Amino acid sequence: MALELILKRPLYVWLSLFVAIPIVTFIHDVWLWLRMPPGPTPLPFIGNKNQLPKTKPWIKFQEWSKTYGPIFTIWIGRKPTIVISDPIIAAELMEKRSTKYSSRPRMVAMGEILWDGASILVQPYGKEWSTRRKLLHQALTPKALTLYKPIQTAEASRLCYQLLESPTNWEKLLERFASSIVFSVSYGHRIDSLNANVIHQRFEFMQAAASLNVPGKYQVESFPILKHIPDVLAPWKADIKATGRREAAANMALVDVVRNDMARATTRGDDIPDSLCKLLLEKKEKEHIPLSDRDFSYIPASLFGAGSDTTASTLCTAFLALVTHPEALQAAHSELDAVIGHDRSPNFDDEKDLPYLRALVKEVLRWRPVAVLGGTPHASTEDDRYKGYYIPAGTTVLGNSWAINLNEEYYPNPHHFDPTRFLKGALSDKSRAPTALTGKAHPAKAGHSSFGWGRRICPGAGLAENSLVIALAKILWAYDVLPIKGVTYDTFAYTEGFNIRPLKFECEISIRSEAHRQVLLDDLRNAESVLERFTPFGE
Ligand code: HEM
Repeated sequence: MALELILKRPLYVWLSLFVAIPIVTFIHDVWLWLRMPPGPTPLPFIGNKNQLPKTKPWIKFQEWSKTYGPIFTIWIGRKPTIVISDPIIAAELMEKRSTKYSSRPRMVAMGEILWDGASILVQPYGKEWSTRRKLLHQALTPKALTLYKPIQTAEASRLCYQLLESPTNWEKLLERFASSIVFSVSYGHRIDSLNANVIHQRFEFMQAAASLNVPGKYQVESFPILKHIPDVLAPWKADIKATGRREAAANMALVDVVRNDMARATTRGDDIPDSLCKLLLEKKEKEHIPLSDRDFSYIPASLFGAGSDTTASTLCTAFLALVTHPEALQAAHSELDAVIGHDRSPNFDDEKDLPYLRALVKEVLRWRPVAVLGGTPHASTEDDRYKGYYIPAGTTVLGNSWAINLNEEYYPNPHHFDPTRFLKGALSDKSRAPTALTGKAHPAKAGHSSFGWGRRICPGAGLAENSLVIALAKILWAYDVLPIKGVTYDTFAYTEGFNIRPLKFECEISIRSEAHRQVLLDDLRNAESVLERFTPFGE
């Protein structure tokens, strides 16, 4: 009856509505544009879509920050994204006001159809997310991190030995090192070769997820209601779900590997290593964990996507920094020679006595932040006001780590790789009396923004830093990492994507002396006893 009445309206009513709805929407949008932080002028309904760069958006965003200020708005269609280029503003919003800025933008194809809400990376802020986050934290506390140090040390020793044998293959060796640590920490099994089946499987899943995250590819991102279409009428959705089921089955099979290991440890007294999955399974036996087996299996599985490529790419950046800034290599050698000598290689106990090395790790993370746009974006969940600007709930928030870490107000001469910026004296000078020479103090203790912010800050930061410290300590102690004569290196030649890595380059990695070589051989022998506890995943 009501429908009949509506349909019987004269044509002029329909025509007026047809004109009025876009006009009212447009006025509403302009009103919002004027109240939000300024940015490049958007067009009605499409926003800044046509102005967005096809490649390396972080560079364009950095340029726009010089025109529109350290917090500006871009519009993807009618959806606002604020982009932040200053560490203090990033901390004020995403840390001090973290109750409002800790969600993720809705990613329907990836987060809801593929993963069915199981993966912490894209989960909205709320109970489901905090359950997973707390579990991850418990397995990554400073105390838990000490459990993983022996395998990190052993893998670093093996990496150094492999560099002796195959120095030109350094990039693949760094990748194997990072993957093996992530798998050993997650499941107590190492990766001996990048041809291991689990590695192929993980790459397949990561590529499948990345292929869903292409703006404009799926209408469901603009019209989420489409996710309710039955699978038979939406083959695209059935395909995504099938991949999701394969990934879930693979994740659960990995948990079963650890469950079986633990059962053998109980029945046969097998000595199995501590791992994040084992710690969580032990916890699950003692107390109720409100997650299905499928959802539980995504917790250890999330480590590979989040922690392997990021760590390997950061090590590649360290090599690029060293070949282009030989004075940093020399300074690291001087410190290592003075503190460690030539009769043994450094280990975690030496870290406290190696301030330059610790500063070098921080500078690598700052200089070319791997998660160049802050990893996965944040999203706000409540309306807010900041410096007189209105920021509505549902705004996407991008911390442009590139612009923040290379902001000359905080890091004078920002593209110069200079670990001394992070030495104690330099940091206290900055905090006491900032000048154009020292730059302003960064608000976070880390001194850079490469691990993100607030409640969503990278939970694996401590683990990643330990991997970087031990790998770089041993490599720099043992090797010269040098430019190849006649080659020009471009420190801006990086890949595209969410995580960046230097484009392929060659360098010369040569052992510093026969004494160093002998120590590496001894180290490998000592590492074997640790490595053999972590049975490798097969090819
Ligand atoms: C150099 C290495 C790494 C870098 C630069 C890095 C950086 C980041 C960044 C920028 C974020 C987003 C933070 C935010 O939203 O504010 C993030 C999130 C995350 N990282 Fe890392 N990460 C690294 C290694 C790791 C490792 C080794 C692990 C595993 C233990 C890990 C696990 C995670 C997880 C699970 C999240 C999602 C957290 C959430 O959404 O609540 N990351 N990481």
